[in-house]
Amino acid sequence: MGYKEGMLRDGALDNKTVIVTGGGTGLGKSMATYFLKLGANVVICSRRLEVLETTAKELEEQTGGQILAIACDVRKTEEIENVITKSIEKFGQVDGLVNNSAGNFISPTERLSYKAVDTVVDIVLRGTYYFTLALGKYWIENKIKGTVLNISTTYAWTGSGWVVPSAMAKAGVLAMTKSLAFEWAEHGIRLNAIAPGPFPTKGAWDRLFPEELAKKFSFENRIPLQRVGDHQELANLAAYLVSDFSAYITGEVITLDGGEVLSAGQFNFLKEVSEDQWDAIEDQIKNANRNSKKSE
Ligand SMILES: CCCCCCC/C=C/C(=O)SCCNC(=O)CCNC(=O)[C@H](O)C(C)(C)COP(=O)(O)OP(=O)(O)OC[C@H]1O[C@@H](n2cnc3c(N)ncnc32)[C@H](O)[C@@H]1OP(=O)(O)O
Ligand SMILES: NC(=O)C1=CN([C@@H]2O[C@H](COP(=O)(O)OP(=O)(O)OC[C@H]3O[C@@H](n4cnc5c(N)ncnc54)[C@H](OP(=O)(O)O)[C@@H]3O)[C@@H](O)[C@H]2O)C=CC1
Repeated sequence: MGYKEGMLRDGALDNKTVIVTGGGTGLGKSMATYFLKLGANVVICSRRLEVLETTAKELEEQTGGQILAIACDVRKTEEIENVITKSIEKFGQVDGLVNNSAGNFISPTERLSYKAVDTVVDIVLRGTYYFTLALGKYWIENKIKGTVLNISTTYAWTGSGWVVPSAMAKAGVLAMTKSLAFEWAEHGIRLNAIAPGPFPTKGAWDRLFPEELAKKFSFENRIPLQRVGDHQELANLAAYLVSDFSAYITGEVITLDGGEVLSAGQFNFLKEVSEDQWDAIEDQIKNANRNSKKSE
């Protein structure tokens, strides 16, 4: 048993229908695959219908599960409502939503046009609150105890230069997660989030880690656990959070990043100190302790 394997028992998502935005590619596709393996019906939606349909066919063959692909730009409320209507028509009801769609790219902020900032913020923040609001209304009206999982980032907490629109939007998503988790708890609706560290995907690597950077930089050296994430690790946590096994967890944000975000620790530079240097440092500190006792 290892981190590349599925964690939940067979049938853990039986009788659930989960919408995964951006489910045609990358991490969304990996989560959709695992949800199908666990018995869920899955709806994937994003802008490119051909990509979604290719993924749907592949996953149907691979898992034997039921999957529906629908074109939807998450910035457009009528397209979101169409996804919800079609999902209910096919599967009877919707139980879960994974807000996974995103737009992002690295750039010095002063190089961005207003439209560039709007584009990222609208996909990430507006798309997430539009979809959540539409499903929340449906769940409350129909007394369904739905669950939302938002895919955030670690820099939603810390902030980060060169991805400022994404950081602003993902921070807003976290504020929504916690605020609505409290407000909608009385309806049995749960909202949680995952803050992933680096998980290789074409979408992220093309826009955030292009070859020019990759030549000069290694994640293995930067991450305390010395590797990038495996998609199954994220899919395991996501499946748990949308399943009833996590029924008592709401408003939580779980970081899954091999310790990358901890690099801000003030004394972490001591990683560079050798054993000989530690011997000398220990002597110096103990000397200082003795001296301070003498002068008391
Ligand atoms: C490697 C480490 C990983 C750590 C992970 C960190 C956290 C990861 C978070 C993620 O979100 S990864 C997901 C990445 N995936 C995607 O972004 C997929 C979808 N993205 C896109 O489709 C595009 O990248 C997009 C730009 C976000 C949207 O594309 P769209 O076709 O809708 O817009 P455009 O018309 O092309 O552009 C809009 C606007 O933005 C300007 N722009 C685009 N790219 C750049 C750039 N590189 N630099 C500066 N400006 C850019 C573009 O010029 C347009 O503005 P105007 O010129 O019209 O004013
Ligand atoms: N990979 C990583 O290391 C990390 C990823 N994340 C997060 O994980 C999630 C998935 O990213 P990842 O799999 O890496 O990247 P991808 O680029 O593969 O996924 C992004 C998805 O968003 C969809 N999308 C973009 N714009 C829209 C829109 N307007 N409406 C609907 N869907 C849209 C895209 O599909 P289409 O183009 O068809 O619309 C695509 O499927 C994102 O939320 C990202 O922020 C967070 C931290 C780290």
